[in-house]
Amino acid sequence: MTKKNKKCGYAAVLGRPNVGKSTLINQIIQQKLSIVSHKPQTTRHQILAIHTTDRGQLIFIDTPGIHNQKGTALNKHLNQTAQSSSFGVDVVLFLVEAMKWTDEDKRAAKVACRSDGKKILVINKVDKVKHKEQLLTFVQTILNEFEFDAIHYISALKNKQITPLEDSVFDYLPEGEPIFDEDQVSDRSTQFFVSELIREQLMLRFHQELPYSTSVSIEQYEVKGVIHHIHAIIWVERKNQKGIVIGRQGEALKQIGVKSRKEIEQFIGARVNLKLWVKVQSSWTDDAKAIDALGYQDTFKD
Ligand SMILES: Nc1nc2c(ncn2[C@@H]2O[C@H](COP(=O)(O)OP(=O)(O)OP(=O)(O)O)[C@@H](O)[C@H]2O)c(=O)[nH]1
Repeated sequence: MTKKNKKCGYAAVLGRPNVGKSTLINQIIQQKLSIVSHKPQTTRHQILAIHTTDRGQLIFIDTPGIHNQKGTALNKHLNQTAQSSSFGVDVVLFLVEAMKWTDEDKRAAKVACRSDGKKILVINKVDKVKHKEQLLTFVQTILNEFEFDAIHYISALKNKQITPLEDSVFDYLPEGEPIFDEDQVSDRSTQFFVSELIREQLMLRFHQELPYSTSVSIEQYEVKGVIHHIHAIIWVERKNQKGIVIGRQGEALKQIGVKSRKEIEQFIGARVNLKLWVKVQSSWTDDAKAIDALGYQDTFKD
């Protein structure tokens, strides 16, 4: 009996905002690496999520959703990041939401289909569809315009049909030795995830009031004994947003702090002492330099 050679390669996950890209990646790698909230465009960074199994290593590139809105430097940067990640990968997973095919989806599909990798059409949120036979006409509409190598119907949230999708991705990967250590799950630092976990709590609580431009930076990260001491700044654009985040007598910020601390403790598996500040940096989303300064310059496979 011959032993099967290991596989190793890159898969980009593309689709318009809110189709479930982060949920899918988190489900496959069984860890909360990419933040998920019901506000579109919660994902701002490319994250290499690394999934190592007996079959080999699958390296995911999560992308900010491709969208149509024009405008700020941050928006442009988000779109560029998403577009560049479809090149040089072995597989593209193009996600759509079942029964929703919008102009934004079309635009994202164009980017996905320009890739030279294998293309998988992933119909997500199938759990929301009552009459499953309607999916066939829905998919046909997409296939009239775009070509894919495979189609999968899944529910990322309910963990349905994820294994067959994963098998399909592995089939398309080239043979090769792992690039990252077996126990490495991301190329991002703990500090990065800490700031994302805080940002997730902000988005969950203030999704009506705060723009997705709200960002979090870690000012201090110190491990003393068994406790991780973390100081973080929440950057907002306007004074009134600062007031919202702090809340009456600091109540809102306190709750954000408690919830974030619990999430961070779960993520790093240690006790955390978290201190939060809120600062105003006016309209940095329109300032390309400020975007660089806050670390939104991602490079892919340099
Ligand atoms: N019902 C249902 N909801 C889902 C499913 N997958 C994701 N969602 C929800 O859809 C919303 C968006 O999911 P995300 O994973 O953040 O979507 P995304 O594509 O990464 O979004 P961006 O970061 O904005 O690009 C969340 O509220 C998820 O819980 C699914 O299979 N079924």
